Amino acid sequence: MGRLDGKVAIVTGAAQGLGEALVKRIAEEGAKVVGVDLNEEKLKETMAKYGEHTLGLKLDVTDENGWQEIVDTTIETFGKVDVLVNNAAMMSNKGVLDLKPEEYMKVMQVNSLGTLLGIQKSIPKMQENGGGSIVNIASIGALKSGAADGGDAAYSASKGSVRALSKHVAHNFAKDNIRCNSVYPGGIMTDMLKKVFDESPDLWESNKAASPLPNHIADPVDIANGVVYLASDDAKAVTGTELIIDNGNMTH
Ligand SMILES: NC(=O)C1=CN([C@@H]2O[C@H](COP(=O)(O)OP(=O)(O)OC[C@H]3O[C@@H](n4cnc5c(N)ncnc54)[C@H](O)[C@@H]3O)[C@@H](O)[C@H]2O)C=CC1
Ligand SMILES: CC(=O)C(C)=O
Repeated sequence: MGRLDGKVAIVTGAAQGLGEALVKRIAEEGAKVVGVDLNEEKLKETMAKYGEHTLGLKLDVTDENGWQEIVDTTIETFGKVDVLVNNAAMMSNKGVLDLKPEEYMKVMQVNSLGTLLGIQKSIPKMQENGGGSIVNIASIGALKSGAADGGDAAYSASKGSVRALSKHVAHNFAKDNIRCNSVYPGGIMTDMLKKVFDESPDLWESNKAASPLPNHIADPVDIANGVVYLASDDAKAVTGTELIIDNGNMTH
């Protein structure tokens, strides 16, 4: 018995990194998974590894019409939407004084608006279906400065908005049995973090020192396991919660 047997999930940013781990773990737990990403070629390669009950579709998460098509195709293919994981994101790698308005807006569009659009298009289908579970991937960058996000002002602000949006949705849609929770990873060993460390090598040591558990940097599966819990009926009484998975970074 899988913890997500019979469920249908949409995962954004599914081509690589944490998104790939999410597809793998959610499929292993018995759900059918629609993985979406901007990078179509990589997405097809990734989804092909996880079996016949998965589907890879190209989507720019900032595209409202594209989102509607994804939700409609999910319903046509698998019959419903039980779980939405908003995982796709980007960084600007710029601090406050260097950031141009258009760079700020781009990060906000992908990380914040992309999350809102997924929620807007999925909720009506979840309401028709008697409920659902939304999990939004934020970052400890939403909770503290000086985390491994390298002082990326737009990224931190965008993840702060994901935190607030998650609470808002949790409060307003609990009556429909729709749960909405957010997850706060510290460093995860993916391309996103490798780029941060390449650009600022000192951050490797400081992030290690700031994350006291022996692994220091999480494996993608460490985060995916938390998402599986929140997506599943094991968490049927959990909404509006903020799950930190950061090797202890937020303990100080
Ligand atoms: N890697 C880390 O240390 C941490 C990552 N996170 C969060 O975890 C999530 C996953 O990040 P990683 O796997 O590390 O990043 P990644 O950069 O390896 O993967 C991000 C994926 O999102 C896709 N994507 C980007 N913009 C998109 C768009 N407009 N539409 C559709 N897809 C798009 C990319 O093509 C890529 O496949 C993100 O929300 C990130 O903010 C949070 C804390 C730490
Ligand atoms: C990339 C990010 O969100 C980190 C490492 O906090």
